Amino acid sequence: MHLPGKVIAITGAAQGLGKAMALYLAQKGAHLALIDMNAEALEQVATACRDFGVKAEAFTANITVEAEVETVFQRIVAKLERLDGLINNAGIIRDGLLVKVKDGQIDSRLSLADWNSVLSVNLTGVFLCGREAATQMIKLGNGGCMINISSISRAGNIGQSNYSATKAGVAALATTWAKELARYGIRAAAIAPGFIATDMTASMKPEIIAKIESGIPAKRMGVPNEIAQTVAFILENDYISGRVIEVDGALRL
Ligand SMILES: NC(=O)C1=CN([C@@H]2O[C@H](COP(=O)(O)OP(=O)(O)OC[C@H]3O[C@@H](n4cnc5c(N)ncnc54)[C@H](O)[C@@H]3O)[C@@H](O)[C@H]2O)C=CC1
Ligand SMILES: CC(C)c1ccc(C(=O)O)c(O)c1O
Repeated sequence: MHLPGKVIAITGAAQGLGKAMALYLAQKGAHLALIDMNAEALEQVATACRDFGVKAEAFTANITVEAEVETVFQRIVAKLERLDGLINNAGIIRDGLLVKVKDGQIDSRLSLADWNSVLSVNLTGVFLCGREAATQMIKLGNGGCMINISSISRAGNIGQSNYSATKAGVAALATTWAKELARYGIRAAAIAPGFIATDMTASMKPEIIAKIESGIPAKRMGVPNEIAQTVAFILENDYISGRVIEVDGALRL
């Protein structure tokens, strides 16, 4: 895919990795449809993208709500007249052990609420956005590319029953969509990042950061632009489909 002039939708674009992807793709000349629940921060990202001379529109929506997702993708095509890519990036974490034992007694259990909220955003939200994006791409007839942001936690990680299940799920969705949608010229892939330094990690205690980094073979966290670069690489390379690219400084769980 030649990015200048193409329209790429990004969920969770108001901050963190989604914001970095938006700015990186704007520099490459792509027009952007930015989706998030945080309207104020999202508009600031859209403004920053426009500074690169591209079109960038903010669409406030909760990706777990079917009607909102349907409407947003209709509005994207109405406003920007194309849809060439979707980055399914929005995700949340609600970590906890399945069953926590303290002093030989059951202390706590992963709540159904925490299970459901993570599944709702990280898996159902990805399904809904993927389905609506594919629908619009097929109607427009120009093909396209969908990228799901997974995590190295997809292999299974202590304290992340809910999160790991969703990140394995979105990797499987990318493979499934690649097979189902190839006939329409639509590719699908996933990225599994390791620890990436964001505003959230910047507020962590230095000793916690040092402990995490000492366990990474590369001896540092990744930076958001390294994930954005991988997004652009997948979008631009028309023979990548159905695969998960790990970007983790060699930290495979
Ligand atoms: N930061 C990291 O080290 C890693 C992040 N990831 C994945 O990368 C993605 C982005 O992560 P970060 O940028 O760190 O997260 P973040 O928490 O900084 O940003 C997530 C964005 O998604 C939005 N969002 C959350 N729920 C939403 C919903 N229901 N509807 C619409 N928007 C919603 C939030 O408002 C926020 O702007 C996530 O899927 C995460 O699981 C994967 C591996 C490592
Ligand atoms: C355990 C993995 C690498 C991880 C770490 C941190 C975050 C985050 O802060 O959002 C993730 O989403 C992860 O997948």
